[in-house]
Amino acid sequence: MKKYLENINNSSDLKNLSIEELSLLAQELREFIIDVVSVKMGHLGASLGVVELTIALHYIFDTPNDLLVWDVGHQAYPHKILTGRRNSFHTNREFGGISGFPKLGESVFDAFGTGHSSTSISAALGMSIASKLKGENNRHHIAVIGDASIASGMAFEGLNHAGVTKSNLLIILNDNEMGIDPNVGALKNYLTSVKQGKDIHQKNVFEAFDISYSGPIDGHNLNDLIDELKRLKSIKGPKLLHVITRKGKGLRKAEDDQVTYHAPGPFNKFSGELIDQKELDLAPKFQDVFGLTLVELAESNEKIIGITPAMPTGSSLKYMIEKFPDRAFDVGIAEQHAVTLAAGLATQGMLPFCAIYSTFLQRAYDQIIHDVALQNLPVVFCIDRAGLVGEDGPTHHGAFDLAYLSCIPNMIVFCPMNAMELRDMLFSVQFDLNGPVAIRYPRGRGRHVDWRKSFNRIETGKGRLIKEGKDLAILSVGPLGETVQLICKKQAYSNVAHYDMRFVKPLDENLLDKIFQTYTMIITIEEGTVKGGFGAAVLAYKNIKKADHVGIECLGLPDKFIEHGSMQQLYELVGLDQKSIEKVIDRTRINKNC
Ligand SMILES: Cc1ncc(C[n+]2csc(CCOP(=O)(O)OP(=O)(O)O)c2C)c(N)n1
Ligand SMILES: CC(=O)[C@@H](O)[C@H](O)COP(=O)(O)O
Ligand SMILES: [Mg+2]
Repeated sequence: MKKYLENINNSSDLKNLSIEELSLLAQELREFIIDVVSVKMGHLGASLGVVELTIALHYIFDTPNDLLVWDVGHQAYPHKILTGRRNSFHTNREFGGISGFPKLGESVFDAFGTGHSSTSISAALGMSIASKLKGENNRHHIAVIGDASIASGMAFEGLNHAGVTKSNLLIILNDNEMGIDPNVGALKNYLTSVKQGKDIHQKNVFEAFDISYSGPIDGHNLNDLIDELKRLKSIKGPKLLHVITRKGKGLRKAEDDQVTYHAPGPFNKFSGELIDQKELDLAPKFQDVFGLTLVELAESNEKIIGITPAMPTGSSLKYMIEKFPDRAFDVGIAEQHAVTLAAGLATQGMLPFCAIYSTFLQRAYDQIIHDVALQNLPVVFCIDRAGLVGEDGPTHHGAFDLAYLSCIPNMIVFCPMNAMELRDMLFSVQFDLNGPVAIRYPRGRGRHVDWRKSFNRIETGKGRLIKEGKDLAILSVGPLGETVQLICKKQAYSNVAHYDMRFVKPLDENLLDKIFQTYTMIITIEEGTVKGGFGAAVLAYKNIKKADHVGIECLGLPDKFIEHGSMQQLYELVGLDQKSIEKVIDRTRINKNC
């Protein structure tokens, strides 16, 4: 029986509770999060770490009139539960359910949509400037940002601006010394010195930005938090409160293994023990195929360097960091720096492999163009989580990389159909690479991997015929080709030809010429936005060749943001599941009378 939690329907209900009652509420809130996340999954550790902080913020401030922005937003479960979403929390991250991140429109308490890191200071500063211009002088604007996220360039841009405004902005630095993996970098070392009370012989770094600093205080002590927030509420201008918390607080296993419990699978809610996912027979994840293959290649090629912006575990670059710590770098949440660092290395004859999730690479677009492609530098972009990612939803789907990369001069864009092709391409880029190449692969697992099979060189810009046919040709890029293979194995589709085109750029024009000569109907399939993607490139080529007799239907992600949900639900939503593809083939054949 959750006596206190059940009576909180929104943040104003907190105001009547005593500090002792708030502390009991904190206990109930933790139990509730553990109950639900142990079964439904999602981000655990960060939310457990901010239970007291969330209660204190909603207790002291007048939300939603005061505006509260959660950086990344993966720690916002207590906020969601206390602001009217307790009863829908069991639908968290499910198709049609609430989002795993704060989302404008989901609740008036979600002042800003997040998912990508380090945006909170800029967003809250923008809100505070708007309030001032509108004469709303008593409104408070609060950004809660983690120690890993504040080290990102974007957060520093926000601090740099905030310091010269008189804006009523409160930044809460939630310092748990962790990103998803242990936090890294000089700022992390600095914050550790501050917490240890070391005399660091200089002005506090935030005060140097003209932002008044207070703390560090214990972020699990409600009394301290409430006293300090009350004090800060009456202080005008930009200010930063440094709060120390423990990621995973309240669940022993989550405190002890903070990396795993950042977003664990299902677990026993009492012991915290992970529930066996029976993974023994499964093929390896694409990320592991990348990470382990890179180590294999780096053993015989000293020029190979690995780079990840804060995702050593998620990208599996951790294997190279373990094996070659001098040649593999976790640079923190710093996608822009990661790309230009790679460019710098490449100018000196190194071969950098920059492992970045598709969605986070968006942040480094200018660096890709200006620092890498324009100078035609051999940087290998290993783009993970390309395509739909499932429950994280629209902030995290890798929907756009095919479109945003293939329009850049000098860029080669390769989509392996399976893990063996991923291995072969990682191997192949070591030879004769004169410019940048992007290799994009999805979240999750492929099919079987034969680690003993020797590498094959993949020729740039060459597609391959998988199966001959008569009626029509399907041209796929990436792992959706495996779905097409399954379809083509069915008797009803034995006349359908299948080509794995492999490269979105350069297109295999010779192969396309042959296909245009042989087929009057083509279906292109890609797991990326259809606007500006592979299908669009094939259509453009058809127009150049004036192949008017050929009809082309392009399947891919539609021109809208795709919600969160399971992969199967999302494939059905966008028409990329096996049945929907079969229907398109059937319809096309009826139209063509074949
Ligand atoms: C631009 C961007 N890069 C990478 C990520 C992936 N990511 C999500 S949470 C996280 C770590 C955040 O650490 P911190 O800000 O300290 O918050 P904590 O989880 O410790 O509460 C990372 C790297 C992201 N969300 N956005
Ligand atoms: C909040 C965030 O950005 C990450 O935790 C992200 O959810 C990780 O995604 P993967 O589970 O695909 O590594
Ligand atoms: Mg942290």
